[in-house]
Amino acid sequence: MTPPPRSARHAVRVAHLGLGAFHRAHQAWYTQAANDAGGDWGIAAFTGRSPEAARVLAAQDAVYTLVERGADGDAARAVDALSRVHDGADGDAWRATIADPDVAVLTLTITEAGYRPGAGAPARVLDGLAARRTAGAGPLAVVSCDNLPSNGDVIREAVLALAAADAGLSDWIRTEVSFVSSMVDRITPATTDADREEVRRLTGWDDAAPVVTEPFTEWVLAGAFPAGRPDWEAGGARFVADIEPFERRKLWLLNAGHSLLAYHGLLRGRATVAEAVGDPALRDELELLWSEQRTELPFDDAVVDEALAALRDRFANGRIAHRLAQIGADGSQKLGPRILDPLRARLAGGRAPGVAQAGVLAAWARHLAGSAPADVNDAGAAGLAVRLRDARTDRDRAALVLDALAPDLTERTDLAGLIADRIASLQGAPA
Ligand SMILES: NC(=O)c1ccc[n+]([C@@H]2O[C@H](COP(=O)([O-])OP(=O)(O)OC[C@H]3O[C@@H](n4cnc5c(N)ncnc54)[C@H](O)[C@@H]3O)[C@@H](O)[C@H]2O)c1
Ligand SMILES: O=P(O)(O)OC[C@@H](O)[C@@H](O)[C@H](O)[C@H](O)CO
Repeated sequence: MTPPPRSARHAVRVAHLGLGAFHRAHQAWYTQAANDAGGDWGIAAFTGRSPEAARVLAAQDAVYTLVERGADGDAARAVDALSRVHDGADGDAWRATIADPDVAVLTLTITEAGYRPGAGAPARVLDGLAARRTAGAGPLAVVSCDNLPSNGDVIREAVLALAAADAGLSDWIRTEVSFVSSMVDRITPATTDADREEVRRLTGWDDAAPVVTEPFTEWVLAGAFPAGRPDWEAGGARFVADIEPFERRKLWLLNAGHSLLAYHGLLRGRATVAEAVGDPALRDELELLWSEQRTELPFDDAVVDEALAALRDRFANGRIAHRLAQIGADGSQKLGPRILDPLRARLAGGRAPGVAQAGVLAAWARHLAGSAPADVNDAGAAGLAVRLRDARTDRDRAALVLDALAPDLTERTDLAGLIADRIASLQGAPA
């Protein structure tokens, strides 16, 4: 039996691009909470690259099982907030959806790499917005839900850059489209066959597209919704004037910690976050990084202490198999916001570069240079990996890393020296 028949098919008023696991565990879950509280907001979700998720979900009427996996057990429920799913390559359906005057919000999970110059997603957003303008369908809110600081501004700039040749369209976007930034948090690994089997055991449902996530969830948003929005507060979302402190707290503690565990952990033969934090050497390295990055956060100690206490538990949840290889993908796009930004803040405050901060950069360099090309998933670092392999000294490797991630810091000889030392010390790390 597939998941149970939907309880309702809400009118489509939200569009989404990037139908991955995280959208289903996060934004769709908040929309479900809004609908459970009396709302009427259906989502039309489009895949970003492969059509597979749309194909599989369409076969079960877009209803799927969400499993909240705590340290002590699982809780499963059916989610029917997705009213329609589409292959993202279906440009007609995309334009028709964004041009629908009932659609008030477009959410995005297109990965950090999806915002790089030349990535297709901003052009698709622009294509949809142009159709909406032509249809006279009125204003829209575009909400970025990827792990990037000021993510709403990033997508806005990318879309406006592409629209620059069309003054009328650019003006319309500036006046009618609100780009909302959001901090999103819910650890959601890619779904595995074992997850599908567990859902069958728990519920009796033969669900080809369940999603397994942690109980913890957070969504903080800043920006206007000129055409309305779901009551996402029903799921605990918060709307704030200034998103930056919340983004920093999350990127500099959780995501930075994940990147540290990914690169150091892979070098030490660990496969998941929980395995990595079970390794005392990695736990010490993680605590050192947190001590280096927390000093730059605009929160009271008590707030940071509470966030870190929660993170220690969340990372140690061995029932969530969050693969380090997944987290380690696209380091060239992720390490800037996670490590370089807080490192710059330290230096601006007159402090020395952090030893663990340098260690993450060193472990990334070793990961790029020492892994088989097939084990490195980072299109933005392909050339760097070759140069790192060819480099003669660790000092040269440190310079290459800084040149790639932080050209503004290449003159910091103390930082380059620290990274080189850490690269050298990692060469002897046990596997
Ligand atoms: N999984 C998590 O724990 C988590 C938590 C917070 C934030 N996020 C954010 O959500 C993103 C997606 O995570 P996920 O777990 O759903 O991954 P996923 O691999 O399940 O899905 C990624 C989605 O992004 C799409 N995509 C990738 N590159 C794209 C591009 N260039 N243009 C358009 N779409 C593109 C894919 O087609 C897919 O639909 C992350 O990269 C991150 O920024 C994830
Ligand atoms: O999803 P990514 O690829 O941006 O980064 C991997 C993890 O650090 C990330 O997914 C976290 O699990 C997530 O940000 C938790 O909310």
